[in-house]
Amino acid sequence: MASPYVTFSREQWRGLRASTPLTISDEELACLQGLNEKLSLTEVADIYLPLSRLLNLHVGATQELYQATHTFLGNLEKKVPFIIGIAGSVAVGKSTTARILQTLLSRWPNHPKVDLVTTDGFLYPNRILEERGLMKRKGFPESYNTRRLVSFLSDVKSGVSEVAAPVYSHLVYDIVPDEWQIVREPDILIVEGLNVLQTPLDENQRRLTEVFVSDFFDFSIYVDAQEDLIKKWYIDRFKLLRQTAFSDPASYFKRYASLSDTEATQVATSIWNEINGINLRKNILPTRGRARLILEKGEDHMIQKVKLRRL
Ligand SMILES: Nc1ncnc2c1ncn2[C@@H]1O[C@H](COP(=O)(O)OP(=O)(O)OP(=O)(O)O)[C@@H](O)[C@H]1O
Ligand SMILES: CC(C)(CO)[C@@H](O)C(=O)NCCC(=O)O
Repeated sequence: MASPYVTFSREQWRGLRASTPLTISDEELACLQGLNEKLSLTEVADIYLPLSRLLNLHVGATQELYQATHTFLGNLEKKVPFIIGIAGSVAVGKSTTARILQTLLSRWPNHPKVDLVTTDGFLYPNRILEERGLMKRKGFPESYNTRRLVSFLSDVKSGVSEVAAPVYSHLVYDIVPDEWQIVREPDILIVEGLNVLQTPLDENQRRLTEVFVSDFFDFSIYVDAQEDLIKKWYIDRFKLLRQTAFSDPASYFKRYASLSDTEATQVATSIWNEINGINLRKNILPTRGRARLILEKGEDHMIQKVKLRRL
């Protein structure tokens, strides 16, 4: 079967930046680094600037299509947000990619308001996960309230002026009761999470929802890397969290703060092997081919290849 994707090497993709009218100063690039101290500025310039241009073209075309439809219908329907989904494994860098794109996309005059929601907020609270024996399955399809996520997206896409998303705290390792993120008519909404391209089935093997999360996407991105690299990033991040989040007295994982390097590597390796690695192979990687664009990372999170689906 012929591949539906056009593949760009890093060099070819970087070349496409030439068509990006958006320029960015050194200070602004430095500001972006605040999103993630390890983010290289070359990476922003070579990979994410051309990507923001591609997305800008897509948003512009969609906005024009809306205009044409309005003219045809002779009414003034509300403009609805352009929705971008970002999928990929735990620890592959979805949140970082989402935040870079949020910042870059908000610089374009025709879509200044860019909101970002993560699907973590749609995990069931620990109370329900415990009841269902799913505490070691966080991130698996059954750990999410997918119907609620679909209804959230449906409201956003219907132009509802204020839509509330629940909030998850990585520190407390649970949904925060009575806290909401309110999405108020953004030009673009980025939805980031490992489950955004999934098409889950119920216990009778029927589709769980009439429409899938991805049916609301105008564009989708899968952040990809070899599993051994992702596993290494997961372990590195876990070790780093000992000095930061795990040391917070409010942390669910405060018992991990005092682990030695060897112990931390062992704990992170077993969480990877028993939860996140299995989820990647079984539930996340199989959705890669549904993405419009695939970012393929190598060592140090550097993008090696970009694959863009022809349609
Ligand atoms: N572009 C990048 N350059 C350098 N380091 C990065 C980049 N993206 C992510 N990282 C690093 O990789 C690790 C995982 O990144 P991030 O938290 O963004 O992943 P994620 O896919 O959102 O993970 P999760 O689903 O577990 O929240 C972090 O330690 C982060 O600092
Ligand atoms: C919240 C998720 C599922 C996704 O972001 C993930 O970060 C997680 O908590 N996974 C469970 C196993 C672990 O602690 O890595």
